[in-house]
Amino acid sequence: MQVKLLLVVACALIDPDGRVLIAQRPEGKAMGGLWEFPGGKMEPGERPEETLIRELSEELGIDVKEPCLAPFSFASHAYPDFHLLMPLYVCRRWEGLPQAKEHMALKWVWPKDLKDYPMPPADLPLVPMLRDLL
Ligand SMILES: Nc1nc2c([nH]c(=O)n2[C@H]2C[C@H](O)[C@@H](COP(=O)(O)OP(=O)(O)OP(=O)(O)O)O2)c(=O)[nH]1
Repeated sequence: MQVKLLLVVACALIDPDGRVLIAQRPEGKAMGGLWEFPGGKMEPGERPEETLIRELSEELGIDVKEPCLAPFSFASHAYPDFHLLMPLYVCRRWEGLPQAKEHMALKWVWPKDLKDYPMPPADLPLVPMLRDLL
């Protein structure tokens, strides 16, 4: 059977104090209640940066300019029904106040405290990388 590759683009927004924004997935969805980095699936014809700018606007209501998106790392994880490939960008500059438009909640978290928030398994290797960055 051929494995389905899912391309999702995500972003660690970082505030001036060095905290990271995480967002809680809605109950009822796959991995509901877990905390994730805002972002979403690439749509046909999109570049990853375009996906992210669109998703950050839809999910958080913020406006991000492409030069403010810095490639940071990626997740590669085998879920039972697809393989997730997820580039993670960092962004320290945006316009607007992030609001939970599609998530249950948002939280600004110190990198050392990210371990206290249950995240999808794909995200777990990214946590120590962010801790080292910040
Ligand atoms: N945005 C985001 N998605 C993640 C992370 N970690 C992780 O495993 N994922 C997975 C969850 C989903 O399977 C997929 C993201 O899809 P999505 O958020 O656009 O879509 P969804 O599951 O809400 O479903 P849909 O209703 O949009 O189809 O990637 C993460 O940190 N951020």
